[in-house]
Amino acid sequence: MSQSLNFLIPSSRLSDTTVPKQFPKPSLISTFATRLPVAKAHIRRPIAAVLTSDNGKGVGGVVAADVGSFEVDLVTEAELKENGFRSTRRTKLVATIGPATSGSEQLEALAVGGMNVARINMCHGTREWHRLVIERVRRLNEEKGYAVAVMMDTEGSEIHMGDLGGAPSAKAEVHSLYVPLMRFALVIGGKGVAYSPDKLAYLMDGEIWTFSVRAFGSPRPERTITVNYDGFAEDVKVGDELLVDGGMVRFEVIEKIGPDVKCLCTDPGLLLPRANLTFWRDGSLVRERNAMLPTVSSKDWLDIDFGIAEGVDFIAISFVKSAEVINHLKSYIKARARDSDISVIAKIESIDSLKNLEEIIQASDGAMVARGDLGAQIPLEQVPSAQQKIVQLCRQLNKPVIVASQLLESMIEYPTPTRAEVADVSEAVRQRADALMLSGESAMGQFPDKALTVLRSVSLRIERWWREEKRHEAMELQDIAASFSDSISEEICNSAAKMANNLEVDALFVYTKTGHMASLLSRCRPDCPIFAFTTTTSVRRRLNLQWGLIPFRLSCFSDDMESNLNKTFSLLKARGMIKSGDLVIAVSDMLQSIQVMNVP
Ligand SMILES: Nc1ncnc2c1ncn2[C@@H]1O[C@H](COP(=O)(O)OP(=O)(O)OP(=O)(O)O)[C@@H](O)[C@H]1O
Ligand SMILES: CC(=O)C(=O)O
Ligand SMILES: [K+]
Ligand SMILES: [Mg+2]
Repeated sequence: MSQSLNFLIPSSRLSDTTVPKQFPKPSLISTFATRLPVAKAHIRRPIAAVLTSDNGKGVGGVVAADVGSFEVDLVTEAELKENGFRSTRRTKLVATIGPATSGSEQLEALAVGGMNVARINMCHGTREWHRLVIERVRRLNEEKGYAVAVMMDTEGSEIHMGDLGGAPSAKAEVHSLYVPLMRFALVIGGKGVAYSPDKLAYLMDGEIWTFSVRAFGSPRPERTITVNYDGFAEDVKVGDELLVDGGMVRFEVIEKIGPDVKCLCTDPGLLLPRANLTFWRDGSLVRERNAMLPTVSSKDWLDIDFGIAEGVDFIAISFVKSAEVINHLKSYIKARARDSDISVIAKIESIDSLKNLEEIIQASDGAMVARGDLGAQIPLEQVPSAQQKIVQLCRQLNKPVIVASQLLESMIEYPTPTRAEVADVSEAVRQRADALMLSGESAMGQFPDKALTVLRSVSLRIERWWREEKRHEAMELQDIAASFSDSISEEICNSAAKMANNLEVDALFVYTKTGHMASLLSRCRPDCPIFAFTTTTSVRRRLNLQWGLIPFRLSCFSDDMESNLNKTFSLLKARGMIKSGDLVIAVSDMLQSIQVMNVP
């Protein structure tokens, strides 16, 4: 049986760019109260007729030969078959690829483990190395049927240290962290991508190091670190506190000699190459001329060209300060690659990005809560509330959001997470962020697969728990549509998601050309999974980052919903991914309707 609710709007109305006064946007309740009587006249039952005809012929003249084909990734297919709709994972997983995971076998292990997006960080490694990683991911997708998207993360131009060159390593007084990292460095040693032991330094209390903006030949003077920011020596003052990676190592500035700044190590720890530097005066972060540094450096522009040429799916921009840079980059991408479909993700990791949060997120295609650098710029105790705010704002504005950094930091060294880390992951899942990200855990840790497994199992468990308890706070979603036609789509999705929860349907189906209707459904965070059917590979990969969406690529679909449904039901049934009797709600961006039906 099928029932449908159609919105019969003259097509001239759909092209309106503004919401006209005579068509007030109905609230969820009034959609049903005022529109249902109109729609009732159009309740149809043709789907059942189409789908119960066993000879493959439907009322729309759809025959079996016209069924076409679809692509869904191997891992999702296996999960659906094994556990059914209800228990598919809604939270998406991003893994940073580094020396520990760049081989095809390791990449495949991550794909099997549920990695939806592979992230490459242009702070590290060479372009050739990254190209190889992208090629391997693409090959796995093509040959083995995965659908892993690729995200390129720019370096950004905040202040950081250079490579450590010939920095001495303090092998005698090893810190507990030093041993596994050393071992790892020895195992993975390779050009440009890995740290060799002499490129790590463990600092001792009371040591004096020189931070310099000079360029050195090799060998570099002992205990010297280069800084990428020319204004550094001028901007710091004697007495300032210098923090490496938000406090992993601390120094006090004791003397300035031209381009060199002598610093006393006050809090010892491990120095990693290219670590981020911040300096503090009287307890506040100092942002002198570095606040004027461009968000996208000249090296970043070359990396962006590289990303466009390699056809990455997402470009994440580090240290975004305003919406302007996002708009600039988006027009640059459009001009460089007309038919490219690259999403721009704004990394929220600076004070400026928090100040201009709404306009930045509005301009972007998604955001990342980059807690590593964010925690070096604002007091640590403010990071959790900033995270919650960013996650909620992204959902309001319908942009996917990734929670990143130190989720399972201890798993760089140990095979199990701390209980506190599990609680942190749970909180991000409970906030219903679109995605969680692994950094060092997968890039250079000893247990990348195990870390991914922890993210997957914690996500599944917490999602189920909150669904069963029905304790998710219902978020009042603001209207975001820019046109009348968009308003209809938004209302349809809000209503369909609500119906799906109330009727406890097994799945929502959405047929979407651009992915927009799929993301509007995802924004509602319904109890059931959302099967998103699209015809483009790039849209399908992009949807991989969004909460609850299971993206499928159909070889084709038409404006005729009955034929689409007919086709998909046969394909999914043939693959054992749905069965007769499953209750489904379908919407599409071709036809403004909501259809409720049992799979015949
Ligand atoms: N391509 C790579 N080659 C070598 N090491 C890498 C690579 N990618 C990541 N790493 C290692 O993994 C660590 C964590 O990765 P991540 O991408 O979070 O970088 P990050 O430098 O800490 O921060 P950010 O994301 O702010 O640039 C890095 O500090 C580095 O040690
Ligand atoms: C991911 C990132 O850039 C950070 O946490 O700083
Ligand atoms: K980066
Ligand atoms: Mg960062």
